[in-house]
Amino acid sequence: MATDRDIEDLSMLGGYLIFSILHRRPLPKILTLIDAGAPLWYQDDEGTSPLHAAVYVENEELVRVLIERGAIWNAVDNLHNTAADIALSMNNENCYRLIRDAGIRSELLLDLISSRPSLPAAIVLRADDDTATGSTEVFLSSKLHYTQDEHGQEICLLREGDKEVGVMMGWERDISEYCALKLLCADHPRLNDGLKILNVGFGLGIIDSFFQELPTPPALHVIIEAHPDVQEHMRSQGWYSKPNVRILEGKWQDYVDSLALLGVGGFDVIYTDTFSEEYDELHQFFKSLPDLVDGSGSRFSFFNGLGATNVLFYDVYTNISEMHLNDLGLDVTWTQLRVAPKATEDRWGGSLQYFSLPFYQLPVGKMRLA
Ligand SMILES: C[S@@+](CC[C@H](N)C(=O)[O-])C[C@H]1O[C@@H](n2cnc3c(N)ncnc32)[C@H](O)[C@@H]1O
Repeated sequence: MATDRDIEDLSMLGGYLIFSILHRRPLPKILTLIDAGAPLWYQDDEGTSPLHAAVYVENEELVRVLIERGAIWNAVDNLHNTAADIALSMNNENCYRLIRDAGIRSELLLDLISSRPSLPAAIVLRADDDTATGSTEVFLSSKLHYTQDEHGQEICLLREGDKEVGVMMGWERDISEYCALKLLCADHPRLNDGLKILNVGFGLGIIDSFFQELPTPPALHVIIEAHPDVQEHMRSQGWYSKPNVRILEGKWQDYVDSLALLGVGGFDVIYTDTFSEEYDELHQFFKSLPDLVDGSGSRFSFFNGLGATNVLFYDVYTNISEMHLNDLGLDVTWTQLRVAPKATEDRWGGSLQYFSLPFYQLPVGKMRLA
């Protein structure tokens, strides 16, 4: 067990490493310090890590070496900036890419490890989150309420402690409209026959309403919704009696391998936007796509909101999801939409801000021709 003295020594070495990097000491000297045990995970009083320091002095070679030696790609300083954020602010694309790619590798590795039940759980460095925003079970037993934002748009909120968290907010309407009407359906080869559509997560029913407004209404419109309060809302809005709409109550995990879904044949369009699920779950959903689609021509999209409070994290998830979809036989195109609020707009109304980037990367995956 480390003694106070050990920790003092490590802190001193870590501090000296950061000092040496910021003072542009030659690489062999820096390497000697690392070999002597100077910790790459050390962060000084301002939260600066050796990786942040290497970016500050724009030493691309050192950034590469630190990453190879195990520097932490996603450590944030006291202002919540990762080393990659610093690189972006300095317009240093090479340093940014080195760190972003380290993030992608590390997340892919974690994903691989967590998919191998034979490996000890302790290896998986994911914290358990037992709040309603991090655990589906807690979310599903939490009370939701539907209300209106300052523009009179319907929103769905969840109370968590003394905070309000938006489950679905009105600002996503434009994204949903563009995604559903323009990218997923407008030029779909089977549009005039009536599409077979699967949507996971009803929320406010924004995207489902756009699907219902197609010039030829869907031949089949399946909605999987897990939360009882949302199901109640859907009932009060008449969704259970709409023609060709089939509502599956429960989690998508309960249905992906079931006859209720696989028995209706392949879908032309699939969309998913859930809540309180991490990338692991989204990846699991991706894996079920080949069984759910109607072969080539089918289209898939998802609400791309993971990591959306930080450019680096958003970039990492966007890249990983593209790689995983490619592996499953889908080609992905990305449409960048500007989503920054107007200066006078209060988009969140005091609720927790879960998307703070000015751009949204909208994915559309198309099954590759066999
Ligand atoms: C962000 S909202 C979806 C908003 C929707 N796209 C719209 O246009 O209004 C997320 C929805 O997914 C539901 N949900 C969360 N986890 C789920 C799961 N595992 N299976 C099915 N639905 C889930 C939530 O209850 C919520 O209604």
